[in-house]
Amino acid sequence: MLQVINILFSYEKTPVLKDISFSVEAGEHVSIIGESGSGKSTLLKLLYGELDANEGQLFWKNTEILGPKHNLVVGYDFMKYVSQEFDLMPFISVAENIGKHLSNFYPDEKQLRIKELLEVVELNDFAPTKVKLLSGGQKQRVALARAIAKEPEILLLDEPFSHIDNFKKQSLRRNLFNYLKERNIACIVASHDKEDVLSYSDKMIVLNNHKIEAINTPEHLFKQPKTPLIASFFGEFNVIDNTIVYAHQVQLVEKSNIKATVKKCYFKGTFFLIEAELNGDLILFKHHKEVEKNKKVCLIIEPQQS
Ligand SMILES: Nc1ncnc2c1ncn2[C@@H]1O[C@H](COP(=O)(O)OP(=O)(O)OP(=O)(O)O)[C@@H](O)[C@H]1O
Repeated sequence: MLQVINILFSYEKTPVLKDISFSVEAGEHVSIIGESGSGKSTLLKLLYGELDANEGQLFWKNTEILGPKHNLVVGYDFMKYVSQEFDLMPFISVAENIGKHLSNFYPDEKQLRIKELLEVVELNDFAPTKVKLLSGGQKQRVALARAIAKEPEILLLDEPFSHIDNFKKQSLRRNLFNYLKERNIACIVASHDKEDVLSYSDKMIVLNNHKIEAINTPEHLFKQPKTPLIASFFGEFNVIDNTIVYAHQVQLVEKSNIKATVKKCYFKGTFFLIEAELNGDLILFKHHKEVEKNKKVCLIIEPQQS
């Protein structure tokens, strides 16, 4: 189990992280979300022992995680970290990079393991390709495979799919997170993308204003977003009478007392996002077809499903 106890950290004078406490069970998947600059990467670096906390302690089981002030070599065998930089060896092949830390003692087993990992990140066809010839997204997949090669007990991922195109992203997420769950590997993911979180995280940590604003399941935070920041992570929303109302809760109907005037329509694939004026404010709602500009419409607000 990972225990994060009252961490305080600053690069310079102003703290980047304050009063950070949470725990992660073996095999549990946790995501860290927050605006750009809220300290997600910094928190991962502290968890990895790449930075020294000013105050507080970190433990994985009974081992205290210590930063560079106390450790000559950063990192621990039970933990792997994939940063936004990847840190690969450009002049050797994809397969060699993935197998870099695997023992050469059983070469057949090593080759089988590399093949299995290539399948997880869907890079089988690139096994002999030199890493310097790969795209950013392909490099990111090599870094992910290399991080899980020796099956860490806990994996730290910083925006793990940020360079990967939408075609690949969906299947890669399923492959990777299912692989980690099957092997009971705990995982902490810093992400801006709700798709990384909703289906795969057991728990979500929201960072705001240097602190933890909320910790709960993605389902709970989605259904009961306490702040606009939390709601904005999940989608378009309105604040009506001090209540957060997602765009999907507002419905266009034949008759109602809520009357608005349509201002803009945005095509979103399976629906249109419509911006309308309601009592001098703008309101967003979803509708299955386009609605012409300046049309007067009637709306109802559905309660959020519990
Ligand atoms: N090496 C550094 N020295 C000084 N300040 C830093 C350093 N690295 C990050 N910071 C500052 O610390 C704060 C948190 O940065 P961090 O990279 O952890 O945020 P983040 O939430 O991961 O952002 P993003 O989502 O954009 O990756 C920011 O204000 C950033 O400018």
